Amino acid sequence: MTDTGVKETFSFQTEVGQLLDIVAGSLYSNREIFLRELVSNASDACDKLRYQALTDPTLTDGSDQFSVLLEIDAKAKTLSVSDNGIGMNYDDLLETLGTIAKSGTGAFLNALKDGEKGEMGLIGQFGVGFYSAFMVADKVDVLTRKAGEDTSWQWSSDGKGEFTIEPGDRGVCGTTVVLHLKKDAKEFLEEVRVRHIIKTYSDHISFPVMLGGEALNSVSAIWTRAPKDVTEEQHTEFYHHTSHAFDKPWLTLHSHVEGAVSHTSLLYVPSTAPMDLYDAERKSHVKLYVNRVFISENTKDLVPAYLRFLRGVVDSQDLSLNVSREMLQSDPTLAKIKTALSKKVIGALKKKANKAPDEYTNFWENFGAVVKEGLIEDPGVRDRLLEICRFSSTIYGELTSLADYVGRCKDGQDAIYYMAGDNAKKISQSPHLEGFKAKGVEVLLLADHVDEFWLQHITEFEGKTFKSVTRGATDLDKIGDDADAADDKDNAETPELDNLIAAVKLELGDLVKDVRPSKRLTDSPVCLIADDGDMDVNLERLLKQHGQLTDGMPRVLELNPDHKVVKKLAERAKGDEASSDALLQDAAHLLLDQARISDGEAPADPAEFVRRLSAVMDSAL
Ligand SMILES: Nc1ncnc2c1ncn2[C@@H]1O[C@H](COP(=O)(O)OP(=O)(O)OP(=O)(O)O)[C@@H](O)[C@H]1O
Repeated sequence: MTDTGVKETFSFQTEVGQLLDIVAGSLYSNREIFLRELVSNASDACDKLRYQALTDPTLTDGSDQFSVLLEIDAKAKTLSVSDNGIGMNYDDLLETLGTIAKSGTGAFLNALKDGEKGEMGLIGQFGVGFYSAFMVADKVDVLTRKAGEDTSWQWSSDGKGEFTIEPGDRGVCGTTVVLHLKKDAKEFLEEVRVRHIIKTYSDHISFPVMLGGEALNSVSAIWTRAPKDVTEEQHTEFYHHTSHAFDKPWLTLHSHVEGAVSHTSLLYVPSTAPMDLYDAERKSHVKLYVNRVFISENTKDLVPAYLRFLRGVVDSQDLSLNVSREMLQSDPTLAKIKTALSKKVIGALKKKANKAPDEYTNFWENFGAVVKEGLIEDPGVRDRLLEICRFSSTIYGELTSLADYVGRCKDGQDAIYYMAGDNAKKISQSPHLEGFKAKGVEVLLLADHVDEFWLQHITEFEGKTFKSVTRGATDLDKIGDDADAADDKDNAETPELDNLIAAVKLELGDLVKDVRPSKRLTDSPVCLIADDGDMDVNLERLLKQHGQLTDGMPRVLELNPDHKVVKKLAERAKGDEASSDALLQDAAHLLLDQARISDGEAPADPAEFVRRLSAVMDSAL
């Protein structure tokens, strides 16, 4: 983009226009949060410049005295927020103050779409960044100069659809936001009021926030304070500032570690899932500081990807300040911090899981699928992670741990049974579970995609192997008190069924791998299973969905010998003409299609399915 050197007028992006209409046209109680947003931006700008000055000290003329300056001009009725941070150039202004690129604002608009338009409390909850200035100002000027550049700029807008950019005359780098206060916002010209707002929302800012020659905040980075000296409110405000989120932290972990690698960490587990949780980049959002100097927001290898929901900061003086962000990432000291942090977080989660299971359930619903990625990625913490994993199950009403599942295992049960699929409710209604339910054998219902993948790496827990109920023989007869009786039943001859099985096999040919009597069905006539050693049904489905597999392998069709339809078909299959019995032939295909449908699949050939169904109905009616 180029600049012309004269005043230019631009229109706001449509979404910004909508947002400004809402922001400017409404009255609500907590509009004071505009100051939190502007001070937060000013502090971020100082952090950014301090980092860049590490490699180019000329940017700040060697000074590291950063501050945020508030000025009240009662006569002009303006309140201004200045910083000597990174500043913005022409392109930055155009890109950032005219569009919506920021998480807070996007979340706010989404929430408005879903909920009540009149719910103005939402603004306080989400924060809308810079644009919140228009809650109190009918005109906003931004005077800014980017560090290392010669030109300065003035951005101005009355928040009514357009903004202008023209060359400015700011001598030093940084930004001043001047708010021309609305008639009904004169309270923000009062020092006492402003002082109170800063104390309430911005005390954690690590640069001095000055008004009338005096710092209004504590000016010590919150994480450097003793954990007992930080209140819950201060944590919440800092969490909002550092994570750009507006929920409350569910768990706060604040500690100073001295030793081989000294570091301080202040980590938060959010109470709601951040929107980028499942983004392909799986970015970490814990900020890295070296000796209180901000280094990077998304340092790879500071926290593992399976803990990417964490927010907060890590500060260590044992890392070198003089290396680039990229080099830091392969620093062995960083790797040690990462290991220590992972163990600390997992330990804290375990404690919570034991002490506050209800809260933990909520955590698990938000982040469990992410935590389970660690089972695949970090063999070093696998056992610890398995302890904090929770699962839905067919018997236990709430989420269960593996240890508790094992504690409830029946006599003779040497496997942890599970069924994987798209969602727990759908899985819980699957025919594959009938025999297990009838015998009271608990089955874990695994509904996250990641489940199929960690199960490739972990085969047992406390000596019991993980076994899918949709794969191989069930072993159900060996479990429970009636194990011996079941053995007898098992050995009983079923000659009629043998004929039917032979007829169905002949008719279905390559469409199935085998046809067998089932021990896992009680109510349904049929189901499809993966043979021992074959890929599990759900894994195959997932791979197909992701284009990594085109053709599935043929499955084993199981028939329920006790089902009315199967019995009648068996009766019919006794005769010599079974192989040329059109109804039996149609029925064989219909049984296969039924099994597919109950797995959530389409019939193999929908047109043939309809024809066969009509033929069978016709002969029945
Ligand atoms: N004082 C400032 N100095 C330098 N850049 C600024 C300043 N204020 C705003 N900006 C730029 O404008 C962008 C938009 O700011 P805005 O407050 O709307 O969103 P944000 O702070 O990035 O995110 P969020 O609103 O989610 O907290 C910032 O990301 C930053 O690039």
